[in-house]
Amino acid sequence: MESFTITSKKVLTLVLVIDKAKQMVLLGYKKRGFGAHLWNGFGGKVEPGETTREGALRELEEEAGITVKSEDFKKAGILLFQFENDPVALETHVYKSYEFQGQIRECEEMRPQWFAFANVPYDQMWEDDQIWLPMLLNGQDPFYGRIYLKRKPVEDIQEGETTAAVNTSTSTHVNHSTTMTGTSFTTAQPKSGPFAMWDYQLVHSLQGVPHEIALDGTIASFEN
Ligand SMILES: Nc1[nH]c(=O)nc2c1ncn2[C@H]1C[C@H](O)[C@@H](COP(=O)(O)OP(=O)(O)OP(=O)(O)O)O1
Repeated sequence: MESFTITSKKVLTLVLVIDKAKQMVLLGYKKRGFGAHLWNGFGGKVEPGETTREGALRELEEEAGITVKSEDFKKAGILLFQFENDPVALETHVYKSYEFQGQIRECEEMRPQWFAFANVPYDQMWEDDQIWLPMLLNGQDPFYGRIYLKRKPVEDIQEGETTAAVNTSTSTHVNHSTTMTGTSFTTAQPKSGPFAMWDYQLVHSLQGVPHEIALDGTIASFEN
């Protein structure tokens, strides 16, 4: 049986920069690391002593070369990513901005590119993005989403930039005592992502901005 019980969380950030006049969003093609070969917003782990806002601004600068003024930087919500049989959830704080300063540039980790709202490459993004990104682009934030993901069996993974397909005995996201036992898995990162969305709960247009999520998955506090 799959389990989605969590005992701890890692705090991450995700930033979407939007050109409202042109109806375009800036995404980055992730060249390595978690979610490699997928288009996504910019972000990563929050460092000790940093607020999520500071961490998000730092990652945006590191990964896309641009800065955003504090007053333009808005919290759009929180997404709690939970992985099957993995007790560590990813509490991802999502930010958006309609303004930015500086020159967009590629770095070792990310290749930035603008996409028209109508041409967002959802088939080359995390599967959950098609649920919540349209809401962010349509201004239906703040939101809170709980996303449940399962590792895909190899046969369900599309042809893509699969490199090093290996058995998951090294993966932290697979427990071989699951119903998937006996199937071969991969840690490679195909175009559509190595995880399938199993279920989700999402509330949008919230009155307040979520600040922290409790281990039972409820919103622990809202921002002042
Ligand atoms: N299901 C999901 N949907 C999504 O849209 N973004 C996700 C996601 N799961 C994780 N992310 C984002 C959150 C965060 O911005 C990023 C992963 O964080 P990191 O960039 O820190 O990972 P890395 O393994 O590359 O670590 P670093 O060594 O810190 O670069 O992926």
